[in-house]
Amino acid sequence: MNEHVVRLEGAGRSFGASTALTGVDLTIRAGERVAVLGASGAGKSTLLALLNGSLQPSEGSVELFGAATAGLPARTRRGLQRRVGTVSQGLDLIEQVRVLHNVNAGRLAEWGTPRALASLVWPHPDERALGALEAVGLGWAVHERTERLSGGERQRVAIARLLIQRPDLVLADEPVASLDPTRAAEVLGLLGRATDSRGTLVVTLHQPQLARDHCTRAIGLREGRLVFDTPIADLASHLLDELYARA
Ligand SMILES: Nc1ncnc2c1ncn2[C@@H]1O[C@H](COP(=O)(O)OP(=O)(O)OP(=O)(O)O)[C@@H](O)[C@H]1O
Repeated sequence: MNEHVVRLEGAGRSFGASTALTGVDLTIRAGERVAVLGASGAGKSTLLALLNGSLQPSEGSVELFGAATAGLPARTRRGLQRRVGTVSQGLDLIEQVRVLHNVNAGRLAEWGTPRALASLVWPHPDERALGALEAVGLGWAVHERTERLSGGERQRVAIARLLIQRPDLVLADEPVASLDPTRAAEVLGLLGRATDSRGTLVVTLHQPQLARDHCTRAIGLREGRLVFDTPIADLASHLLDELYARA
């Protein structure tokens, strides 16, 4: 349980003259479920992009599974990224294809190109794909076109894609922003299942209560800086008041 999944030292990222994140020191160990809290524009998505290696830090260092993400050969970096499953705000689903194809996209790294292409021509839902869809309550939708599903159902397709990938680290950027409270709790429960006991979850949230119900630790970002890092039991309301207070 003590393996460092993520380690940031003085990490930050600027875009031109604008600083999205700066001076972040953060270590996340296997099995932790970390809620990232902060007002809009605080740097939450930028932090997740540094964590999955899709953005490089412009200051400090970011290590994933013990290897710095900067300066790695592309192949090694892809190898690390295979261990990371991301649900982005836009979900990154291909709308025009069947649900099955979007779920199987979670296996592309495992399959390689020839098998992935074959599966596009001869879609065959095997037990793993069906199991992942049934786990999110969408067994019936395996052959539906993705664009015909509701927003909440599409969100669950993205989670089935994670379940099939079996990543060691799940990063979810506001996965429940557009959902009602019951669905939100359900989706966070599913994300918990995508990260089994050896897995690790980092999730950005706007509702602190969901963090209390589903996470083991909370970090707060304000104007690009880490302003608290606390076990979930110690997430006091004054920390939240300061986090969301207007400057
Ligand atoms: N690619 C980019 N180019 C320029 N500025 C960017 C870029 N990405 C983020 N920023 C800026 O960095 C800051 C932090 O953005 P970020 O998206 O990380 O915030 P956030 O906390 O995720 O916000 P939200 O809750 O609204 O999604 C913002 O001021 C944003 O405008």
